[in-house]
Amino acid sequence: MLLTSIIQGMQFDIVQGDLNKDIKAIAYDSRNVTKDGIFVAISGFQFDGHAFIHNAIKQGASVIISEKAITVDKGITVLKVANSRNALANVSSNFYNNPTENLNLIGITGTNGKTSTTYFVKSIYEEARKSIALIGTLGTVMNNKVVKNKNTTPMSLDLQYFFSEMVTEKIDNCIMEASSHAISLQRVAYSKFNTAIFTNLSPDHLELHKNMEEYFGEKAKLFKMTSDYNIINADDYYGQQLIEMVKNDNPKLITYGIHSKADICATDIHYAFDHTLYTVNTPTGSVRIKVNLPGDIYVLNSLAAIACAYSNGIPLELIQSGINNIKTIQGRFEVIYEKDDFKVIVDFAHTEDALQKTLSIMRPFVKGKIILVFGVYADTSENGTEKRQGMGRVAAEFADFSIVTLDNPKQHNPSIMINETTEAIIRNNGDFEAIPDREKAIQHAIRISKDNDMIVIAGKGHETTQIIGDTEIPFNEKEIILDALAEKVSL
Ligand SMILES: CC(=O)N[C@H]1[C@@H](OP(=O)(O)OP(=O)(O)OC[C@H]2O[C@@H](n3ccc(=O)[nH]c3=O)[C@H](O)[C@@H]2O)O[C@H](CO)[C@@H](O)[C@@H]1O[C@H](C)C(=O)N[C@@H](C)C(=O)N[C@H](CCC(=O)O)C(=O)O
Ligand SMILES: Nc1ncnc2c1ncn2[C@@H]1O[C@H](COP(=O)(O)OP(=O)(O)OP(=O)(O)O)[C@@H](O)[C@H]1O
Repeated sequence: MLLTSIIQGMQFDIVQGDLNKDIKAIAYDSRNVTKDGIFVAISGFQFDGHAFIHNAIKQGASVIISEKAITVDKGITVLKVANSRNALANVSSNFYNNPTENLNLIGITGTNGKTSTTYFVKSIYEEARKSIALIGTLGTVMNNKVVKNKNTTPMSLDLQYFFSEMVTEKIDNCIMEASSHAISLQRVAYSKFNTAIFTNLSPDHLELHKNMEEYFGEKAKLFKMTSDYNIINADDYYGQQLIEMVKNDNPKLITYGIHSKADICATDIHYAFDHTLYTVNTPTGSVRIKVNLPGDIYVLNSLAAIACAYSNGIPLELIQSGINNIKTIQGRFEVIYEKDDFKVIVDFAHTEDALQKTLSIMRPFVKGKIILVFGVYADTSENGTEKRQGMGRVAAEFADFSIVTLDNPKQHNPSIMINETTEAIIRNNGDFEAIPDREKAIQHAIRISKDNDMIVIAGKGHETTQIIGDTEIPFNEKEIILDALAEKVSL
């Protein structure tokens, strides 16, 4: 494709070189540059992409898009831009022929509940025989093939590639998680969203966003990128703020909720350990829904999916069976073992709000004790300390006994991570033990458990690795649990 076509819409200064070049590929990582490619240099959190420009040229780059002044051979075209991440999204969309113009693109954002909602949406669309792809934490799913993603929301270049594959494969719809990082770091820029869904907002990722207002501001941007529908949780405090912000915009506002007045709402809710029954009420009718996951959080997540399918014209009886078809979601309230009242559950709760809600949902179904195994994944900044204190408080108040361990400690000091959490448990009169080695922590929980107890292993959910320092080591909680249970039985 000609460079002039690829840079359509981009604001830039020509530093040097020719714009009439044929371009074969784009890369934002020097190691992936190929002959006649564009290299977009990004100033990152860990590295400065500008430091790799000479490597990129050696690999075959004929065009450099840069935020900084650089000196390179005269034959190389250099375009200077204000924001390389935005420029990358712009050229990637053009390079792949603006694929989102040919997709019904649904974006979902919020602190918790995105992954399960995407799976509900996908299942309803499949029930309605509509082709749909999914992009999110569990990977990119297209025609039942799953590709693992490095991030919940991939980089713009990779994202636009996936979209173009969907168009090639004649997939009409795509449901994707749009994380606040992705919105903030321009990964979803130049994607045309038909619908956006907001689940909820509670403290998380404050290492990037600094405070809740900034975090909310990033999420809110998605709702200014839509053409058709903005679907918002009316029960959420920030959801209400978002409703005020977009209620007079062109895209139709659809609200959902349990407790607040909403377009799509749930009534007559009956709770069980392994499912919830409720009536969903829409402007044109009601139907009974069975969601095979427990508690209000999955009522809300399924309502979000229903609101999306309903506004896109899918009949209620297909919505009903679509939701019921989801039996489990990897790492989301996943029952790994149960025998009568004894249960071992793995859940991805990794925020204060998610942990509190998950433990509260379980309480009515526990005859013995709730034994919680958890760590807190957050850096050692002030915001990280707050997260550890918050999750420590929740553990003290909502579990009977906690085993505090590590959750992807990366390069952070394990003692600080453990101590700040246990201090909060002590302050809130909780009962605990600290075992930094996560495998030993899980084994210990199983060893000390009694017949009526529920063991909850929170934080890693579907993940199968643990990141310690710079090393990612295999870590399969399911296997560890089953081995520990087998050992306990044989003792
Ligand atoms: C903080 C953050 O978001 N970092 C993301 C970001 O990294 P970065 O831009 O800082 O990149 P960097 O590693 O400093 O490198 C800078 C540039 O130099 C380039 N480079 C580097 C080395 C080299 O030899 N040559 C070269 O060209 C890199 O490709 C890059 O373009 O861009 C990378 C893609 O290139 C992401 O993979 C990386 O995500 C890291 C792994 C991460 O942990 N991100 C998390 C915080 C995140 O994004 N999470 C959200 C939310 C999840 C949720 O829902 O809770 C997500 O969407 O996943
Ligand atoms: N609506 C909700 N409100 C609060 N907590 C929730 C909600 N839905 C799910 N959770 C909790 O959050 C955890 C993560 O859920 P889910 O994976 O759906 O969220 P997510 O938004 O995709 O998170 P991430 O982007 O980090 O993967 C669940 O395991 C559960 O403990």
